[in-house]
Amino acid sequence: MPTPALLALEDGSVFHGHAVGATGETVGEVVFNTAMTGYQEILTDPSYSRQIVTLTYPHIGNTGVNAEDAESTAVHAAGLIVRDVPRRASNWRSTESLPDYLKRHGIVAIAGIDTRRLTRILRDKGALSGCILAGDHVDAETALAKARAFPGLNGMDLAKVVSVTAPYQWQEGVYDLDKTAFNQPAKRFKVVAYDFGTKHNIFRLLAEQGCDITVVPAQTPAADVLAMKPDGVFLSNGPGDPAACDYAIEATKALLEAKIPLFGICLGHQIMGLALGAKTLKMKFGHHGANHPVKDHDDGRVLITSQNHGFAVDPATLPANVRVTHSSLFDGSLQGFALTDRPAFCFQGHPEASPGPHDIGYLFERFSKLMQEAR
Ligand SMILES: NC(=O)CC[C@H](N)C(=O)O
Repeated sequence: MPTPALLALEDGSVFHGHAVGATGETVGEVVFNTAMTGYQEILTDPSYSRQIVTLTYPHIGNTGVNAEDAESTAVHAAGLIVRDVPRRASNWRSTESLPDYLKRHGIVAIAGIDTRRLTRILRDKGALSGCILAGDHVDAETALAKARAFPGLNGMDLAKVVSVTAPYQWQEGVYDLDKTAFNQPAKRFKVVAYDFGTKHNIFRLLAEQGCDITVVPAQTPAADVLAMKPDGVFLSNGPGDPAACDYAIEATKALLEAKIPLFGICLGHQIMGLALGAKTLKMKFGHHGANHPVKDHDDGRVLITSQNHGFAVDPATLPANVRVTHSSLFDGSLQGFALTDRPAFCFQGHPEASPGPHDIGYLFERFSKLMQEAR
């Protein structure tokens, strides 16, 4: 007999299913991700901290899990909701099944529910607070009360919570496409990377561009970073509300002032916007998937991109020295901008993919060109 589990949303919806991870309880903001692959990268993306993820693709776990696909050293998603986990995982790289992995990391997860109905609720009402209870004696009233007690992500500063506590040097090179060998490209640039909850593939792709990367904690003052005399500074992705990260906004203001080459991804893009005096807003249900079309305004190309954000920079609030470089073709929202008087640019989606397509990987090259030109 499978262990019972239930999911309750703050709007009163209750779904009954069975446990496929740890037993116990979890609360968070429930979001849907439409990627068909990459469940392990999603679970280990620190940007999902305090979020319970439901995957719209119905069969999750088919290829098991392996050590190389983790995007950080922990599982950060607060919980997982899926339609169905196949009884057997099969892939030459698999070392463990998804349920065993979830149990080992203490992640509460539910399967056997109608994830299409759940996604329609989230699409109509927007992201909702939710609670999963998994165990032999779960009840809907308790789950509802716990879901309603979760305050939502507005105002929540999580970047400093998931960040490293001390600086370190990134050692890994970059995998070849088949993930059979590591390449260690020659180091051409000294880069300091702010860890707001970064994904490892970002550092691998920076390393591919010849970056020697020193990773620093989220609250590192800009003066300490500039004292390291880097060729460029990277602002990472990360969880929570960007407007709550006052330390990062202050540091980015100083880095912009210093005219050092700057590249921001996702939360890093939002922080750059805030440092320039723009405003961020909470989106209805955000962008979470691996097939989002984005337009590059420089050449008109449409790029298929990986996305994971629930906040966005309001383009109407950007100052005059900003040029919009990318927009979402789903809803017209801002996807990227560059400064006209500083060597700084950023992107809202995930050019490092993992999971997702590589269309917009050229941004890593753009950063190395910027550092080259600034010399
Ligand atoms: N992936 C990210 O960096 C997410 C940024 C921010 N936490 C958001 O939800 O919009």
